[in-house]
This record gives sequence, structure tokens and C-alpha cells, in this order.
Amino acid sequence: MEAVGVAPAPVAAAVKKKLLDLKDPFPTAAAENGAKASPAGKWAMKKKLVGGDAGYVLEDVPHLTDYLPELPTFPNPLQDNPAYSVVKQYFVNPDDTVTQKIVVHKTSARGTHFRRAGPRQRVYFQSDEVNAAIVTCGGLCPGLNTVVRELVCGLYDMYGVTSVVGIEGGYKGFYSKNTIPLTPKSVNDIHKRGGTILGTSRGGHDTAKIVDCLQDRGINQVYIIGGDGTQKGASVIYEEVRRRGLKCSVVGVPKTIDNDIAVIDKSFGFDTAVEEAQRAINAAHVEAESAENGIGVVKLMGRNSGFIAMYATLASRDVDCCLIPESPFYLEGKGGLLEFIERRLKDNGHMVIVVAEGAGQDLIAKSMNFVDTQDASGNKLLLDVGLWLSQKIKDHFKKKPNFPITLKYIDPTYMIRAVKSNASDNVYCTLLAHSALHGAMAGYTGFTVAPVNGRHAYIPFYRITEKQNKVVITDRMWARVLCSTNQPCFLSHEDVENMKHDDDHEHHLHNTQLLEGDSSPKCNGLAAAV
Ligand SMILES: Nc1ncnc2c1ncn2[C@@H]1O[C@H](COP(=O)(O)OP(=O)(O)O)[C@@H](O)[C@H]1O
Ligand SMILES: O=P(O)(O)OC[C@H]1O[C@](O)(COP(=O)(O)O)[C@@H](O)[C@@H]1O
Ligand SMILES: [Mg+2]
Repeated sequence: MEAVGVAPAPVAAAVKKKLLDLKDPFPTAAAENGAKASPAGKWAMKKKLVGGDAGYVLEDVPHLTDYLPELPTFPNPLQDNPAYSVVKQYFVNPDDTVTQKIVVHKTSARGTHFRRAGPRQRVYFQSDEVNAAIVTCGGLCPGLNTVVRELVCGLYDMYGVTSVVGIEGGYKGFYSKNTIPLTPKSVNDIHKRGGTILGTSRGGHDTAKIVDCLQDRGINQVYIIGGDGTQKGASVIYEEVRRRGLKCSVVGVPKTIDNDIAVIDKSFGFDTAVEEAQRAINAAHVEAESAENGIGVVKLMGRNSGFIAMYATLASRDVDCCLIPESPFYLEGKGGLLEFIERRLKDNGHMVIVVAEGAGQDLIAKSMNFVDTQDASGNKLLLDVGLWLSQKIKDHFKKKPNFPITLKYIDPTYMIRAVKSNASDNVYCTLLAHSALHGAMAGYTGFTVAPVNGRHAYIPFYRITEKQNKVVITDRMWARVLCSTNQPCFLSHEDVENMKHDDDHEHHLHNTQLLEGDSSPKCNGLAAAV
């Protein structure tokens, strides 16, 4: 019998390697500009890894005391709050951590863990000392206003903080606009509206100017709500704050309608988007069903990741074909999309196609001789795959006079993004905001907050910005889509084998070197759960 609590030798060696691997996850603003890093800045480059028994690794987040060791602490005011006094064990045990890997074997190493989110017994800010700022960046997403509301109300109600301001219009607002005072009264019903009351923008991230603003205004807690680009920006802000030795917690709240942020279970607004997409798919179905050889084409968001399209397809059951960026497809010839459309129309008389906006971009670019362009944040601007696909289908059937079709193209993308968040996203946003402010009050900084396997955790910035969350088309979830639509997979046997090999290779790398491998999409935890 194997000894309990002892990691197998290769696993133990990998843990040791990981703990020794204290390389800079991202350069500081100063280092990037060739400046000499201060001792604090130099130390800031290190990952905070803590080893434990049986291959346990805590990927910890920074704390203000890492570079300001003399900070005083205070009792958490929540201990006198009548609403929370009845909770049996309200404060989180400082040793609580959340595992990244939920499916294990009896010989598995315990693997990567993150610090559990929640209120701590001692806090590093007195209520009247806090000057908090909130900013929303990047594209819109249902739930932004809810997070803003709950940050403001949580700071007021739980910690007695009365100085909270909003930064207008994203990162550039730090140095180009006045701040907006936020009170529980002013944010009372904003969760019932889509968009963000603070405004948002792409581009305009100027680290030095942003940190100057924090310093000049005496902001000591900054809550940065945004997607992968925003979290990269938050990470360099944290580095600069630390280099300057400021007592300021930098907290990221992940936002992306595309659900493309790695490690976390899912992002807020995603559920709402999938739900709202049903209305467009239903409309496409009704139109298609009512015409002779009716085809409904619906374009959904998903720049690099097709989660909305995949989940909307699975939820609807009216979709005949789902096209996502992760799964290449082709139009002409045997096994191609046009052949499939023809067959489905002959069999059923109508069909619905859902296409994620990032799908087929290489095909369109080829057919149009297109040169890459970018938005202000450096994101690649996409060509309209919905229009292109609709035209290609029409052109194909024009050549077949005995096969008349009626095609309706629906692009609901901005209508979906602009709605208010649904009930479950509202609850989720509330918990996110609370976890974020508990972390800041407890002195943590340089982290993103999100659920990992259902429990809220503090995750170092580099872990969620190093890789995008994508649909893994060799996982069971995508197979479910193919099975429900009966669409072609557009891949040869050889392609499938190569992909499986690549995924196995990555899985192996992660398991042996990083001790974290789980290539399944973590959307909703559903894929991993069943
Ligand atoms: N690598 C980066 N470093 C610093 N700031 C960044 C980086 N990438 C994006 N940003 C900033 O983050 C903000 C939002 O980024 P964007 O990609 O538009 O949206 P999202 O955060 O939703 O992915 C922009 O203001 C942009 O300038
Ligand atoms: O037209 P905009 O405002 O740039 O937004 C479009 C993009 O926003 C997205 O929703 C993603 O935005 P974020 O990265 O900001 O979350 C994409 O799916 C879409 O391509
Ligand atoms: Mg993004």
C-alpha cells in the first residue's frame, strides 16, 4: 500500500521545480522603460509560492505588508455588525485555500491552490481612512452596474467607508476626467440598467499617469472591473504602486461577456448573454420555419472563444449548426458547410446557423485580401462573418435555380451586451464585489477575485492574463454540441488525432510541470461536472 500524504516522486520533483521557478511573470513599468528597479520593485517581480504536503502549492497573492511591513491592523468592524453577528464562523480562516484541480486520483498531487476570499478578523484600513475608487474598462457586459453598486454599498454598509468615487470612461478617465462621488443612494437602482454608469473605453492605459492620479488623490483602494486587457493593465498599475511604496490595494474584478478569462469558473454577464441569445435564435427559427428552405443565421459575440455560441446552441436545441473560432470549418466540397446546409434543407425544409463572430476569420480574410487592423486596446478588428457567410450561402444557391432559399441574417450582438444582468448574474456580481472589498480591507493587493470550483478565491494577476479560456474541441462539451446538431466536425481523422496529441501534451506539461492541468472549459463548472 502506498503511503498516505506523500506525492509520487516525479510529482514531488515538479513541485520543487515550480517553487524554485520564481521568474518574473510580467515586467514592471519601470523595468520596461529601462529604469533601475527599487528593492521593493525587484522583490515585486517574484511570484508568491508556498509549498505544502503531498504536492500542495499555494499560488498566493501579494499583501501590502510585503513591502510595508510595519502597517498596523485593526479589528474588523463586521464583528459589531448585527446582520453578520449571527453567522457561526463569519471570518475566513487565514489558512483556507481553494483547490484549482477538483477531479483527482488517489495518487494525484494536491496541486495548485489559491487563497480563499472573504472577511478577515483583522483589517489594514480604518473606515475613515479609506478612499476607494472604482473604474470600468473594455467592452460592455451585463452586470457592470451591479458590481459597482455592490462595491459602494458593501464598503458603506459592512466597513463604514464613506469616501468612494467612480472614475469616468475607463483607464483614461484617471488622468483626463473628474471623479464621480458614489453613495448608496446614488447607486441604489443602477443594477436595473444595462451598460455602466461610469462609462468605459478601450486604449488609454498610461501607467505612470494613472498611478500619479492615485497618489495625488490619496486613493488607497482601487477596484478595476474589466476583461483580460484590463487585468493586464491592473497588473502593471499594481507593480508601479508597489515600486512607489504606496499603501494602495489594487483589486481586479474580471469582466468578459465572452467568458474567455482562464482559471475562473465563469465570468459575470455570461449567463445573461446566453439567455438573451435565445431570443435571437428563436426569431431566426420562426423565420426559417415559415419559409420554403428557410435559413436563419445568427451572429453571437465571441472574439477568440466560442462559449456564448456553444452554450446558446445547447440551450436552444433549434440550432442545426454552430460555428466557433476554435473549430475551423470550410465551405466547399465534400464534408463542407454548403453540402451540409443542402442536405439539412432537403431533410427538414429549414435550418438555423449560429456563428460566433471570431469564427472563420481566416477564410474571410483570404477571400477579401484583408489587412489586419486593431482597436485602441490592440484587439484585432474582426470582419463580419455573419454577412460574409450569408452572402456565400446565397451565392451557392443562386447557382441552383431549382433550390430556392430564403435567408434571414440576425445580428443581435450589441443588443445582447447592452441588457441588464439577470437574477443569477446579479447575485454572482454581489458576491464578487463583496469578495473584492473584503480582500482589499484585509490588505491584499495585486489580485483578481473570482470563483474557482464554486468557491471565491484571490488569484494573482499573472495567472489569469497568461492564457485565454477557450472551448476545447477535443473535450466532451463540444462533442455534445456536435451530437445535438449533427453537424459535420470539419476535421479529418488526422486533424483529430493531432489535436488530441497536442491537448495530451499540454495536459501532461501542466500536470507534471505546473501541477494544474485541466483542459476542460470551466464554464459554469458544467463541463467538468458531467
Ligand atoms: N497589455 C496591456 N497592458 C496595459 N493595459 C492594457 C493592456 N491591454 C489592454 N489594456 C488596457 O485595458 C483596457 C481594456 O482593454 P480591452 O482589451 O479593450 O478590454 P478588456 O479588458 O475587456 O479585454 C484598455 O484601456 C487598454 O488600454
Ligand atoms: O465593438 P466593441 O465595443 O469593440 O466590442 C466588440 C467586442 O467586445 C467583446 O464582447 C469582448 O469585449 P471585452 O474583451 O471587452 O470583454 C467581443 O466579443 C466583441 O468583439
Ligand atoms: Mg478582452
